[in-house]
Amino acid sequence: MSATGVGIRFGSFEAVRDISLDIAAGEFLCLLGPSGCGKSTLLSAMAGFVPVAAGGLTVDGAPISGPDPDLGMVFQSSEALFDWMTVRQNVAFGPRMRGRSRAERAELADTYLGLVGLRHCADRFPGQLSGGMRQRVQIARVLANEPRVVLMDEPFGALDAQTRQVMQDEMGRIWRASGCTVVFVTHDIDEAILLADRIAVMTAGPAASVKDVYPVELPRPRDETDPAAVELRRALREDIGEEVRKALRDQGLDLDGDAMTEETR
Ligand SMILES: Nc1ncnc2c1ncn2[C@@H]1O[C@H](COP(=O)(O)OP(=O)(O)OP(=O)(O)O)[C@@H](O)[C@H]1O
Repeated sequence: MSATGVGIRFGSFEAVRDISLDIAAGEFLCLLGPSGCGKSTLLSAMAGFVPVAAGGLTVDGAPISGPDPDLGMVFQSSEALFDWMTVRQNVAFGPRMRGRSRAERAELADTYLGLVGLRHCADRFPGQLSGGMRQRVQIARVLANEPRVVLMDEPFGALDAQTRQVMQDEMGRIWRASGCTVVFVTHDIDEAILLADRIAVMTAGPAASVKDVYPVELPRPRDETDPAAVELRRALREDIGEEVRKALRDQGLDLDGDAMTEETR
């Protein structure tokens, strides 16, 4: 997945400007940045949901011109699931739309429900599952399309702290098993350090761009107490804190002391 000089506008509002990123096949890239900077907007453009006003986005050299099963999107809210379908039917939906046979659909659903640890819930309905389980179903449903790129917009943002931690651990395993390229939006620095190969930090909007890209050269599974992780966390906090302060100043706030939000702390 490549972004070259990408600019995105909503009418006269310039949300992002001149974003260039090369994401290698199989890479896990986290997009981190102050609230409202344009992370979701960039991700939506990568999914083909939002058109770019300048530059271009490609996957394996082919331009992204609209939604495509090769570009799977996992949303923060599991409301994206079809409540009237069983878990198995939800996961088999994409393959069904693409004309896969009944046997292939059953196998895909079985494989990906197994990967997210939910084979035993295949006949339940989404409403009968916990928030964490519903997010697993969303991930399985996207993976069942066997996409090249999985785009995740704060997928664990609505989960309680314990479930979130389990899902973060599981995500690393699922990503390695699927071999997909992942672009993962988060405002959680620790989550990014735990998961990413590289972390792209965005500037505060409007006209947000990529400020810095940090490689995460830490062995997996990651140890948050590793001195290199502690140092990276400090550097990211400082980088994002600067952007948050800038955004607040632009909004006319007079800042005395630390203006970081709870989210970026
Ligand atoms: N459909 C839209 N129409 C107009 N403006 C929009 C639209 N979608 C997003 N924006 C604006 O674009 C900017 C970036 O929003 P976006 O949701 O991408 O930020 P974000 O970094 O994902 O924020 P958060 O971390 O709070 O989710 C914001 O100023 C937002 O108000």
